[in-house]
Amino acid sequence: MKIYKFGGSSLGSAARIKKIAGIIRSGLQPDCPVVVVSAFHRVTDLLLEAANVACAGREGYLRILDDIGQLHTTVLDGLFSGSDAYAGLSDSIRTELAELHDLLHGVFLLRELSEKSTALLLSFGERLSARIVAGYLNLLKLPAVYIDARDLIVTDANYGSATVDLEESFQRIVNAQVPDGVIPVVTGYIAAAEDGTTTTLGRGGSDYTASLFGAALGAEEILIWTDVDGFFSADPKRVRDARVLPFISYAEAMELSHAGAKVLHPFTILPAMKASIPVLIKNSFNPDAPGTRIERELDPAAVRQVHPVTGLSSINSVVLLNLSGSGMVGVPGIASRLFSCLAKHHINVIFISQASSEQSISLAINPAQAAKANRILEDEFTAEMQARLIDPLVLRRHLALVAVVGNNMSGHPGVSAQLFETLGKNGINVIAVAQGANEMNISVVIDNRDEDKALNCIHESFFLSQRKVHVFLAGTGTIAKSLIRQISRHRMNLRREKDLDVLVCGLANTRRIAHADEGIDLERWEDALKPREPGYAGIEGYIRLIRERNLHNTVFVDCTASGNVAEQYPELLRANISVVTANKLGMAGCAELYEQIRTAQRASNARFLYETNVGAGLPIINTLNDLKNSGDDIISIEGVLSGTLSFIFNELRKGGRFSDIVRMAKEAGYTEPDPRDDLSGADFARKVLILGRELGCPMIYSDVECESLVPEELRGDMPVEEFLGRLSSVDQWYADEIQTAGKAGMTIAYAGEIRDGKASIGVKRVPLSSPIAGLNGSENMVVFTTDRYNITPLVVRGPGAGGEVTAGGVFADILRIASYLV
Ligand SMILES: NC(=O)C1=CN([C@@H]2O[C@H](COP(=O)(O)OP(=O)(O)OC[C@H]3O[C@@H](n4cnc5c(N)ncnc54)[C@H](O)[C@@H]3O)[C@@H](O)[C@H]2O)C=CC1
Ligand SMILES: N[C@@H](CC=O)C(=O)O
Repeated sequence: MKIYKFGGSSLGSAARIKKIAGIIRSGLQPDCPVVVVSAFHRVTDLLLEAANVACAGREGYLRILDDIGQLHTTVLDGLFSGSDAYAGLSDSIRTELAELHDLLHGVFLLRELSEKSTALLLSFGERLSARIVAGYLNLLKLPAVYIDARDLIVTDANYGSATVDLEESFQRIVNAQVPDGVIPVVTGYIAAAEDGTTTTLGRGGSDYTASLFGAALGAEEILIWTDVDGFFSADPKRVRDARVLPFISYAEAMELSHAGAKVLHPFTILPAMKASIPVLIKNSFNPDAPGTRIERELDPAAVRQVHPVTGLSSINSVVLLNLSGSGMVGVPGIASRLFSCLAKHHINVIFISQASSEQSISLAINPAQAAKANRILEDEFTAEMQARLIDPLVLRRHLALVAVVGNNMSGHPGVSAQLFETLGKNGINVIAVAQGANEMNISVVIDNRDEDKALNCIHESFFLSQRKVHVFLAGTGTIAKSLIRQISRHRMNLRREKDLDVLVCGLANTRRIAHADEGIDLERWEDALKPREPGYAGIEGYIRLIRERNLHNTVFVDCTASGNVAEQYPELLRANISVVTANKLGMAGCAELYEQIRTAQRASNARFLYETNVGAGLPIINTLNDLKNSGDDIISIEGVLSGTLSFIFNELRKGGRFSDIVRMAKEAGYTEPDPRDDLSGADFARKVLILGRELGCPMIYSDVECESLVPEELRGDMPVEEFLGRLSSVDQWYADEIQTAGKAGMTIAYAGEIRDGKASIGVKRVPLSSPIAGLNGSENMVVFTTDRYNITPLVVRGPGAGGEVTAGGVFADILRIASYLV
């Protein structure tokens, strides 16, 4: 015989009840199942609301009562209209509703609502649903009988979440007289105390009812029919990639359901486990799905359990209560008094943590019981508090508890290390920790604003789902466009080959903004950009949005040329948000900003990468750091570090006109947004400054001796177009210079050097045979002369500007951060 339990989600409309009747019909052989039902969808909440409204002396409870009546009448009409059974059933429903009305009226008059009367009021949900389901099965000629569980399940008088007298209840269940071939339809959730008054088994307690009936009757299986395909590796409403677990052990199910997995009432497993009855979680909307099987011993081959963690669950709201004081150290009995006092007042302790210093004990409890707990514990420890042996209690609210659960965690080193590393890298502060000696549950208490973030990063970290990085991009210009194209093209490969999903979740330019937690459609990203909403103006507004989204593995990518954006790096890093930047105004910013970035970087768990600041996609900063970190001495750095200027001089040598070539460089995406930043030498100087700072020289921008190519007469304020138009005035000068130098076997180039802590850049005459004279297009060249690379210096050469190569460098930095984060 099997037990079928149907939750409220599987009931609540005529169509749904017809569907479950089909499931019951197909389960009739070899024996009739015992059917346990919850109240219809939403009804328990409505009953509770009606009770509270009545207790507050508001007549609104009558409207809620009408809604409850209407909901059941609609179902009744949908199932029975036109049938002989209609009148009888409708009478019994009316009688129940009339009793409910009287009780609520009593609460309204008395303005008093005890746990005892609440339990009685809530019992109507199951009483109504079980009558309707039993009646409908009879209508289908599937003989069924309504069973009020209050006659069979005996509990103590803790009305809101009663403790079951197992022995007495089992005996009554076994002795209940139900003729063969008749389906008992049992009210879930409700029971009765010894004196016959109504109690409840706690929210979701119908699962427990099913398990009690299963254990008492020695059922073959207990099937919990719900609206999801099974037990998920995490709450699918919080973790998009959570997946159904085909098998889990009783112990895992208990750990997960106690820590908040709402698919199963926490007490359900124990009776089933003691009687070795498998529990199946099935979807009544998708009965063919295999669901989750919960059993004692799992076949390792079937489970394919290669990862230590099976699943995660969380409790969204807990209060952490901290009892501490020097007078607790080495004093036996403090813990005993603490827990006895809470138990005496029916306060359930969800989580306990005490360090070996014995100075403090932390407990997590339900927020609804926090005030009471505070009061009774202050009474209990008054003497010690007055003697200052114990400090005043500290209550921390707005916290969540996250539990990481798995049979295979036991004896598997590194699980907790991985857990804490993952949380740390995502900037999630762990407030308290507990792990039992069975090693199959590590619970952490964190700020509840971080709950979703924690669940998602832990889920990915333990390979329960594909790893993700969430990119928020600032700037939608040349580099950003190439980057978006590259991510869009390469995303599938990364998912397939690296098990990594790069999601662009935010885009912003000076005027518009777009965001989507699940990733913006990169084929149509321009359509997604919308004017900024109030409160999200400027880069500050964009960062507020990023912080509000609070996604795990977030990377901020700066593809602007804005100093204002660069000024945000310290704040981003302090918020543990990693930064990738092509914008040089941070690392080449004023000494104060540079220091702030470095300080924030040192204190942060997030990463800060800026390889494209020098030489675009060329590995210049990484190479320099590798040399330095491995103990080489850098004697000098020389070369051409402006793609634009390199292009201009390479084209001049071929005979082009200076002003035309500058335009070509701009059109090719080599120049800065304003080409005067290149021609003035400013962009080159910033790169030299960045390299100087990497070498450890405390340089500022004005320390770089810099020769400008912007003609004197064009140095005033003017639009870019006007500037480019007037640039032809110097064309002849450059043509003459090239020619004169050429006569001496030389040419001109714009190059720079750092040596002995001094940096300079400018136009230089170089032999035609020199490597600099042999550069092509926008090529950069950096020559590192070091202790190790002395006779033959180390040369990095290649295109040093342009959308594609720069975006490629930015993309590579994002992937470097991804491999650190996930
Ligand atoms: N072009 C190249 O070859 C290389 C460029 N870079 C750097 O990449 C950065 C971007 O260059 P491009 O794409 O060529 O510039 P761009 O002018 O094409 O794009 C800049 C974008 O930034 C946006 N923006 C400016 N201020 C902003 C703010 N406060 N908030 C949000 N968005 C803002 C603009 O609306 C625009 O969409 C620059 O810092 C540049 O120095 C670095 C290496 C090579
Ligand atoms: N405008 C820059 C682009 C790279 O930083 C250059 O020309 O090198």
